[in-house]
Amino acid sequence: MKSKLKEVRTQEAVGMVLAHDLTAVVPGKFKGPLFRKGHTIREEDIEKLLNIGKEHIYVLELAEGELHEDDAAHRIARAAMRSDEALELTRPKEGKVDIVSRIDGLLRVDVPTLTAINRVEHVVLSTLKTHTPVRKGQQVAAARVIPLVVPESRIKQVETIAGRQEHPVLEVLPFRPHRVGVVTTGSEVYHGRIQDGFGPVVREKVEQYGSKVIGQTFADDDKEMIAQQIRAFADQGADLILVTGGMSVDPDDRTPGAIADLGADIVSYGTPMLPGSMLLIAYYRGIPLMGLPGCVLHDPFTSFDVFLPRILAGEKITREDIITLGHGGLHAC
Ligand SMILES: Nc1nc2c(c(=O)[nH]1)N[C@H]1C(S)=C(S)[C@@H](COP(=O)(O)OP(=O)(O)OC[C@H]3O[C@@H](n4cnc5c(N)ncnc54)[C@H](O)[C@@H]3O)O[C@H]1N2
Ligand code: MOO
Repeated sequence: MKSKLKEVRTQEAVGMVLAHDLTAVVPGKFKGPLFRKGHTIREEDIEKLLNIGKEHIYVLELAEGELHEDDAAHRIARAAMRSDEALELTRPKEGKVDIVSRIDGLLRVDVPTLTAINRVEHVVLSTLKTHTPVRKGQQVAAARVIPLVVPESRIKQVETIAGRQEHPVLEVLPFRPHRVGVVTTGSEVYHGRIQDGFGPVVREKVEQYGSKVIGQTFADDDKEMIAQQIRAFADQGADLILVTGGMSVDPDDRTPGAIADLGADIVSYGTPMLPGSMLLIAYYRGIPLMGLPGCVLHDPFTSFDVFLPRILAGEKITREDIITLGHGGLHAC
C-alpha cells in the first residue's frame, strides 16, 4: 500500500479519510470511538471533532491508483446492478454498500459471473439466492472490500467481468399480473364428500404476487372432463392454468394423463424437490400449466412456491431449471 499519513487542520478535512479511530470520552457516560479509521469526514463532523479537542487530525492520503473502501464498494455495487431501475444503492456504511430492490419482483443473479467477481482478491459481493421473490425496500445484495484501501486495478477488473455479459449480474424482474384459472380434480371434492381446500391456498399465493384467480372449476377423476376444463380456461384467455390433485400413482390420479392427452408440451412431470416432487410443468398453447400435487395443500413451501414467482415474473421454465433443483431440494417432507 502506497497511501501515507498526513496532518491537516480539522476545518480543511472534509472529504478526507481518517487514518485511525478517534476516541471521545463523556465522563461517567461514554468512552469509545467517535469516528472509526477509514471514515470519510463530512461537514457535520467538524463541530464534533473540535468538541473533543481535535484541531488537527491525521488523514490518509491515497496514492495514485488507490481507492478508499467506500468508493470501491460503491463501484462494485454499481458494476453488478448497472442501471437497472428496479435497484438502488445505499450510502456506504462501515465500508459496505447495500443494494435494495425498489419493486416487488423476482431477483435474478448471474451466479457464474458473481463467482468470478468474488474470485478477485479482497472483493466481496454477497447476494440473496437467485430467483428469490423480493419486496420493495428489501436488501438483495451487499458489496465491500476487505482492506481500507485497495488498488483501483482490482475494481476495474470487477467492472470488466461484470460488463462482459449481456445482462447485469443482479436484476429484479417485476411480477406481471396474470389471469389464473384453477381446475380442481378429485371425486371426493367433485361429489361434495369433502370441502375444497386448494382454492383458498392457491388464491392467496397467486394474489401475493399481484395476480388474480379468474375462476375455479371442479372435475371428477376423469381425463376428458379435466382436459375440457383446461381448454375452457385457455379459451377464456387465462395466462396461467393450475390443475390441483390427482398427480400421483393411484388409478384415480388422472391429471398427468389429461394434460398429455391435450397435447401440451410437457417440460417435466416430477421435480427433484421434496415436498412437491409430483409437480408437473407444461405449456399448453403457449400458456404455462402446472399440475399441483396434494402436498401443496398442507406444506407451506413446495416446488410450486419455487416456480410460481418465476412464471409470474415472465420466465419460461426449462427442464434444466427443474433438474438442478435436486441439490438443496430436500426440505421438510
Ligand atoms: N406409492 C406412491 N404413493 C405416493 C407417491 C408416489 O410416488 N408413489 N407420491 C406421493 C406424493 S409426493 C404426493 S404429493 C401425494 C399426493 O399426490 P396427489 O396429487 O395424487 O394427491 P391426491 O391423491 O389427489 O390427494 C391427496 C389427499 O389430499 C386430499 N385432497 C386433494 N384435493 C383436495 C382438495 N381440493 N381439497 C381438499 N382435500 C383435497 C385428498 O382427499 C387426499 O386425502 O401422493 C404420495 N403418494
Ligand atoms: O409431490 Mo409430494 O410433495 O413430494 O409429497
